[in-house]
Amino acid sequence: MRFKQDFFTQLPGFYSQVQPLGLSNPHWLAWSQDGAQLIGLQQPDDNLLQGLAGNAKLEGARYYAQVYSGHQFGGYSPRLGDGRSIILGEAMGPDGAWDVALKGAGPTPYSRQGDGRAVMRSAVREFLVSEALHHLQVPTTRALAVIGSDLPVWRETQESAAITVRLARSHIRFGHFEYFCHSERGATAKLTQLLNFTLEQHYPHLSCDAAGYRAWFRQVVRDTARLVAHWQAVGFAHGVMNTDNMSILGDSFDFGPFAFLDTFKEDFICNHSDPEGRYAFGQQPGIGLWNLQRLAQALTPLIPSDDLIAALNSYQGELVQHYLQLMRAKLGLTPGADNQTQQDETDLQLVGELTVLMEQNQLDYTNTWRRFGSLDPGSKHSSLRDDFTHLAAFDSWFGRYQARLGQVADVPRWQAERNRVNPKYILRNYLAQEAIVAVEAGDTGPLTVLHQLLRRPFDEQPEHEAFAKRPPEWGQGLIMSCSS
Ligand SMILES: Nc1ncnc2c1ncn2[C@@H]1O[C@H](COP(=O)(O)OP(=O)(O)OP(=O)(O)O)[C@@H](O)[C@H]1O
Ligand SMILES: [Mg+2]
Repeated sequence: MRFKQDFFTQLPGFYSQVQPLGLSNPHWLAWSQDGAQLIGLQQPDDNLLQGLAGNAKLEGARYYAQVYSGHQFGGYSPRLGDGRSIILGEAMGPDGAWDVALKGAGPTPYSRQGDGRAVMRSAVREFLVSEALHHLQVPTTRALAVIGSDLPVWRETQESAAITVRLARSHIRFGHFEYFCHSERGATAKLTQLLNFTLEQHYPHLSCDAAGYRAWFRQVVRDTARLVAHWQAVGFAHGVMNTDNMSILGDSFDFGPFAFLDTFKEDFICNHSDPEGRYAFGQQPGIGLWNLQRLAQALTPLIPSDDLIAALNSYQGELVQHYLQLMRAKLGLTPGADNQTQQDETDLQLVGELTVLMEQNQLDYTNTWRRFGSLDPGSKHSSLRDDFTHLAAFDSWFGRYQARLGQVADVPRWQAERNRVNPKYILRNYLAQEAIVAVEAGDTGPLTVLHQLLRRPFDEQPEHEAFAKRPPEWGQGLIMSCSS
C-alpha cells in the first residue's frame, strides 16, 4: 500500500494519534479483490494480515482517530469521535485515494465506556453490505477484508473480536462540522480549515471562497438526496441515520442494524434500539433533510443563512426526481417530451400505488420487481399478477400501467433492460446470518459464496437460485441490535 497522509499532515488538531493493540491469532475471514484493486493491492499475504490486525506497523501508515460529534436519535452528543476505528491514511489507487480504516482495532481516546472492538458478526455484515450496495450501484464506503481472531469480547454473551478493513473516499461526516461549530469554542478558523480541506480534496472544481462554499453545500444536499432516493428505490433501511453516520460525500456509511426489505413495509424498523421508528424505512427521506438542517446549522459561521436555506429547499425536488428516475427504470417507463409535471405526478402515483399493493398483499419487494423482467407488457396475464391476492385492485393498477407504458416494440429487449435494474439477489438478513453461523463453526465457505453472489446481483445465477428466496420463518423480520 502506498499512503499519502493529507488529513494527518494538514489537519493536526482534528484527530488523536493512537496505537492499535493488535489481535491474537489473526486470520482472514473475507477478502475483496474488488476492494484490493481500488488501492492497487494484488493478493492477501501474511505481512498485510499482521499489519491490518494491528500487530505490526505497515510502512507509510499513520495511526489516528478523528474527532467528531453528532446528533444521535435527535439529541446532540458533543463529543464522539472514532471510538473503535483507527485510520491509517489515504492509500493511493489507480483511480484515486481511499482512506483505510481498521474498524474494531481497539480503544482510542474517544472510546468512552466502549472496548474499541467489533464482534465478528458485525464485521462480516459491514463487509458484505458495503460490497453488496456497491454492486447495486448505490454510493457507499467499501471493504477490503474481515480479519477474525481469538480475542474474546463481551456483548450480551462472549463473542470473538474482528476487524473490518474499511475503504472510504473520505471519513469526514456531518458530525465533523458540528464538532468544530458547537463543541470547540471559537473554532471558526478550524471550521474553515476543515471546509477548505474538504473542497481541495473532493471538490477540486470549487474555489475556497463564498461562491465555492455555496455551490459545495448545494452539492452536499443533492448527493444526500440522491443517496436516500437510491436507498428507497432498492429497499434498503440504514437503521442508524445519526449525523455522525452521514458521509459528507453522500456515501452509505457505518453499517449496523441495517436491512434490505423482504416483505414490503413502509414503516419497517430494522433497529432493535429504535422502538419509535425514528429511522424506519419510510422515514429516511425526512431524516435525510433533518440531518442536512443540522449540518447547515453548523455551517452558519461560514455560509449565509439565505444560501443554506435555498440549498435545503432543493432537497425534496432532488430526491423525488432521482427516485422517479430510478423507479421509472424499474417499471420500464420513459419520460415523455411534454407536460413533465403532469407525467411526474402520474408516474409517482403509479409507483406509490404499487408499493401499497405490495404491502397489502405482503409481497417481497425485490422479487416483485424482478417479475418485470419476465413480463409481457401487452398481456393481462403474468406471473406478476399470480403473486397478488387482491386481484381486482391489481388489475386496475395494471390497466393504468399498461396505458401509460403504451406499445413496447421489442419485448425481449425491454425485459432484459428490466433485469439490469431490478436485482435478483440482495443481502437478505437471513443470508448474512447463515454465513455468520458457518463462520462461527469455522467454515468461511458460505461467506465467500455469498460475497461472490452479491457481486453480480442482476445476473441469473441458476446454481444459487435458493438465495433469491424469501426468508424462511426463522429469518423473517430479523431485527438487529446496535450492540456490535
Ligand atoms: N465498542 C465500542 N468501543 C468504543 N467506542 C464505540 C464502540 N461502539 C461504538 N463506539 C463509538 O460510539 C459512537 C457511535 O457508534 P456507531 O455505532 O455510530 O459507530 P461505529 O459503528 O462504531 O463506527 P463508524 O461510524 O466509524 O462506522 C462512535 O463514536 C463510535 O466510535
Ligand atoms: Mg458510527
